[in-house]
Amino acid sequence: MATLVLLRHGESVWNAENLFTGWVDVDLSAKGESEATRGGDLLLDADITPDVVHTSLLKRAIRTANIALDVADLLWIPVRRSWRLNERHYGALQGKNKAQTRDEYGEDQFMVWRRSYDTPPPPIKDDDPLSQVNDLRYASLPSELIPRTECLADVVDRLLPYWYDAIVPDLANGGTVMVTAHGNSLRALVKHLDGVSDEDIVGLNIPTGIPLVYELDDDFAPLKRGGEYLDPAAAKAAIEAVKNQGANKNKNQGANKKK
Ligand SMILES: O=C(O)[C@@H](CO)OP(=O)(O)O
Repeated sequence: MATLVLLRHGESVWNAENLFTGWVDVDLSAKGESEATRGGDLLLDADITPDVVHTSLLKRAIRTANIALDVADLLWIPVRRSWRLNERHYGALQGKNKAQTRDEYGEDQFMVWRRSYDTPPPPIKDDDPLSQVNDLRYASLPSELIPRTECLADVVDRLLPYWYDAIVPDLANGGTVMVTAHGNSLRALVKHLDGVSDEDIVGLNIPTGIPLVYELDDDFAPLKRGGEYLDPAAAKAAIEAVKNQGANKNKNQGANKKK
């Protein structure tokens, strides 16, 4: 048996401003730092001690892992990072305000881009300042592997090789593995773990900064479908807030805001 801890990064500056983020490397907000600290406290309270941590290549996930592990005095554990844990690439929507996008294109199109399983947003152009094609951290990747946009099905496809090749071997050692990543890369992982259908994954949201713990059997399948949030009440409220993004704040901010 092994334990898998999934932790979505704390609130980012662009989460707070209600902007589509994707592969843009924005930092945590002050609230996001507090959420990461609370995530560490929750791990301590539950007596969960990760043996290894996996993160994406984006600083909001890296800093969340560091803050949470620091609280638990576990900054020293081995760490592995991969672009395969990155947030879903949001294509040409990166940097756009969610509420404005919904107003401009309508609720149906907005939700198709945001949550449909297999329809990606329009691709970002390579010369767009918010494109990642010239980002140093992806320099060793063949250009065709760097996304210009992704739907959740694309994220499942690029995440699963990392699950099988990097995370499962750590779980097979019988330890506790923490994966600190993003709303949509964790939705992709949960879809795989819980066998969520393409239809039902549309309604699944992951809150920031609250550890979600899965006990896994010898085949790395969950003993309990859906796992357990370490603070279920806070998770429930935060899941509703993620669901409602686009419907509320910052309607007057400029769309296509640059970093
Ligand atoms: O903007 C993003 O990259 C993601 C996560 O913050 O947003 P959403 O929840 O709308 O997919």
